[in-house]
Amino acid sequence: MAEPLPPDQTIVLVGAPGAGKSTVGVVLARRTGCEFTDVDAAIEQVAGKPISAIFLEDGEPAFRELERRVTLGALQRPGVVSLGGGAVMSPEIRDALGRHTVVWLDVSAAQATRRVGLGDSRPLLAGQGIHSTMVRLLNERLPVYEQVSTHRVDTNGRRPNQVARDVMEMLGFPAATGSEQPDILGEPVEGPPQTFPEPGEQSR
Ligand SMILES: Nc1ncnc2c1ncn2[C@@H]1O[C@H](COP(=O)(O)OP(=O)(O)O)[C@@H](O)[C@H]1O
Ligand SMILES: O=C(O)C1=C[C@@H](OP(=O)(O)O)[C@@H](O)[C@H](O)C1
Ligand SMILES: [Mg+2]
Repeated sequence: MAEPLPPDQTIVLVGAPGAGKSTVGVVLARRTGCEFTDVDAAIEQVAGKPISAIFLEDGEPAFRELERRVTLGALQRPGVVSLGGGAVMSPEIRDALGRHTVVWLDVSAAQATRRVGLGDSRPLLAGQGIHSTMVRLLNERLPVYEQVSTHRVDTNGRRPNQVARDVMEMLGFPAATGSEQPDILGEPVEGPPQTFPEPGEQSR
């Protein structure tokens, strides 16, 4: 494990669905030895049902209100906090982010679309045209991710462990020594940083 996170620090991960916020957040928390909060998981706990059911049964406005409350609560605790992709559209959440280290995990629409695939766990992307929905979401949100973040890490073609390493390096944590845990997606992580080919990628 690298240097522990200072006890009062909160590192917040923002970015599009499929950027890897939930996946990388787990690795970062493990490596910095701090608490991890995935706000989507916390929302599901509070609601007692999956996010897809909240959207379906209660509607998006009810989800956003719950998201606002749970996110503002999570931002008061130290550790690594992974937000939902749309949380930054709330002015109150943007305001709260102003007090923290906010890392934007950047991803192209093409790669995000491939990563989230056809699963039904992201209701905003369900139905037809996942890629065009992703392009629209990114068009709306990229300026906001840029505005709220203190740091940006390009995740395109990078494995989650590499992204976590990039984040830690950027935040000034000492480089990890010794052998690392296996890659969270099951890939070996030894050796120099490499790019992870995600074929067909041309542009955002
Ligand atoms: N850097 C990456 N490279 C390839 N696949 C990734 C990467 N980061 C995450 N994934 C995969 O993409 C999907 C979405 O990741 P997730 O962490 O849930 O993203 P987010 O929380 O930002 O929506 C998961 O299946 C995850 O395993
Ligand atoms: O982009 C969005 O508006 C959403 C992203 C999801 O989180 P991830 O970004 O972790 O997929 C989840 O909060 C919800 O489905 C809405
Ligand atoms: Mg997530």
